[in-house]
Amino acid sequence: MDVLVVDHPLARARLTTMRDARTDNAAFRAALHELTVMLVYEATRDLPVAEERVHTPVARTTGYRLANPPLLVPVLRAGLGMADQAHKLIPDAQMGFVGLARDEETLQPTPYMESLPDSLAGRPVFVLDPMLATGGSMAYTIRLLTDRGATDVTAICALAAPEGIKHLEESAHPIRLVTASIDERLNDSGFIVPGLGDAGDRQYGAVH
Ligand SMILES: O=P(O)(O)OC[C@H]1O[C@H](OP(=O)(O)OP(=O)(O)O)[C@H](O)[C@@H]1O
Ligand SMILES: O=c1cc[nH]c(=O)[nH]1
Ligand SMILES: [Mg+2]
Repeated sequence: MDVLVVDHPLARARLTTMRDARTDNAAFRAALHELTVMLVYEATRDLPVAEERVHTPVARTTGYRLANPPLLVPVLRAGLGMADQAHKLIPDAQMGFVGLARDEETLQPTPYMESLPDSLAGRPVFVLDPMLATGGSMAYTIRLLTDRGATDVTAICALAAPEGIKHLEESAHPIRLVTASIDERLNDSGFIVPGLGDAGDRQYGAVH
């Protein structure tokens, strides 16, 4: 699997704010927004462009736009905190939604929402979720996408655990990962160490 770690100093600084247990919900959301811009910027670096003529106030020249904008798919809840920023960078992208909650005992994803185009053949997809822990939620989401014909999927995650990367590699789906950090490991509760805690709770407050 192709893994890109965006370890730019500004990305590291935003991630540090997110990791800090003293960071409140509003500051956490702000740091995730800014980190998302950096991750999406790098994730789009090699996308094909189409040329178009543009008239500047001075002359005609060649302009560029994304030839085939990706479908953006935030995984609720935590991925919602990446959706608007990704959309601002790629305004002509369509957006789909997947809602998953990880069972705290089994660590398996429990689906509660799915809103995706019927066919994804020939369409690149960017899945937005800050956390890749066991990889169960991402693997579930990728299966929904490949079942619809997607063959070009990029997972964009603030943090990834080695266990989650291994899970995705073993699933043999066509996928690329863009992340700001590969952390050490998972703890016995399935949380990323050192991590940042529960990315949904840190943005929106605890539900349990
Ligand atoms: O790799 P995994 O072990 O599957 O864990 C990762 C998932 O856990 C978090 O969501 P959570 O289930 O906590 O839901 P939330 O976004 O509503 O908090 C996170 O946003 C991922 O979707
Ligand atoms: O550390 C973790 C693991 C899964 N989900 C989170 O939000 N945080
Ligand atoms: Mg959560």
